[in-house]
Amino acid sequence: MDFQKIQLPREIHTGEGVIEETGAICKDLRISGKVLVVTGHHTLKVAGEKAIKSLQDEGFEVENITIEKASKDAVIEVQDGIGSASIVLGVGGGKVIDVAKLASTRSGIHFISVPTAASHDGIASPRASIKNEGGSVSLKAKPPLGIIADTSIISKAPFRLLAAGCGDIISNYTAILDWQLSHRLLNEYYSDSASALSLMTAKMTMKSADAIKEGLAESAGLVVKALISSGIAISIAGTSRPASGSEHKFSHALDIVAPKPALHGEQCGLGTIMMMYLHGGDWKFIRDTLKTIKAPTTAHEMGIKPEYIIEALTKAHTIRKERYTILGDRGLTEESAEALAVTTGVI
Ligand SMILES: NC(=O)C1=CN([C@@H]2O[C@H](COP(=O)(O)OP(=O)(O)OC[C@H]3O[C@@H](n4cnc5c(N)ncnc54)[C@H](OP(=O)(O)O)[C@@H]3O)[C@@H](O)[C@H]2O)C=CC1
Ligand SMILES: O=C(CO)COP(=O)(O)O
Ligand SMILES: [Zn+2]
Repeated sequence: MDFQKIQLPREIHTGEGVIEETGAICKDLRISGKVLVVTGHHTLKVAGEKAIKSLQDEGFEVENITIEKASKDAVIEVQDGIGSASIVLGVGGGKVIDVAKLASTRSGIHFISVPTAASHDGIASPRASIKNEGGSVSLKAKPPLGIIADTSIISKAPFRLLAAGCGDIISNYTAILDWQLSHRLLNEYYSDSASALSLMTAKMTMKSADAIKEGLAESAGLVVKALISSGIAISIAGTSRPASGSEHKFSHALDIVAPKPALHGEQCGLGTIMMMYLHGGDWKFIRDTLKTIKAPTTAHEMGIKPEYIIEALTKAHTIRKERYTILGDRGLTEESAEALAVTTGVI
């Protein structure tokens, strides 16, 4: 018998000031005892302290660990810090959420995702990207029990993070094309429902591109809900396929070759322009939509030298080889990589 299990978040709370309800939400979820709050250095100040106070006001004992990187060591540090805690809260960007998610999964306890930026679709996903010497690995984890997304906090985060989140969402277009290609060529498992949710999320968000503005809680709400929806598509698929294809391989390769990579979502957005060109699709629509959102569409705007873009393009097919995409098994030659980046205006 071929059983399939889909695990999804139980409660999703969004809105301005909802972080003040953290303690009450945890009580409602029947959580008791000690809570471990994982934050980054910035996110402790902008959100972590508010979440901690709300938990303490409701009588929870709270401990805090601040991490710097989404590394194996950080995961071990959080696992060691869990002790008798009954739940882990990850209050921060993608790296904090990934570390808190994986450490809680490995310790067999629940996790609540408290995003401080709408910059990535790991907010609700059952995956954790952990960096090591050779790049990053995407590991299976439990999806969060709950999500508390305070749109007031998210709207005050640097706008670059929100624009990056839109890049992670627009990636769904090429990710789905890659998945369909692999399904047709290699009979890879494919989920119509996960694919439909992922595409609908990308289409609805891009239709609202004009409304995505700096400092607005409504814009933050729109993007964070789309990112949650993308994460749910990943849960339904049981793989990151609906939200990660050749454009993500390019971003992962750039993380390895560029001395100072840009944000995950920014790199994925740029990758989507180029991979859509390779798919023969409307790459100009992708570029123009990213421009409307004020997300970077060139290497220069991302602060990355052209040679790293070309190198990442030639290496992208070597990342997660089992995931077949438009890059094929042989990838791009240096000449075709350069031509691709020049034609699409990326370099
Ligand atoms: N698991 C999954 O399915 C997915 C995982 N990812 C992963 O997520 C990561 C990318 O996430 P991203 O959020 O872009 O990067 P980071 O988590 O590295 O955050 C970027 C920076 O933004 C800061 N920050 C976050 N929120 C605020 C705020 N409200 N105000 C001020 N500063 C803030 C962080 O501060 P601080 O220093 O405090 O942390 C950090 O310095 C990558 O590691 C990527 O691989 C991406 C997509 C999916
Ligand atoms: O970033 C992701 C989806 O947006 C996760 O993708 P990976 O599985 O490639 O790490
Ligand atoms: Zn991504």
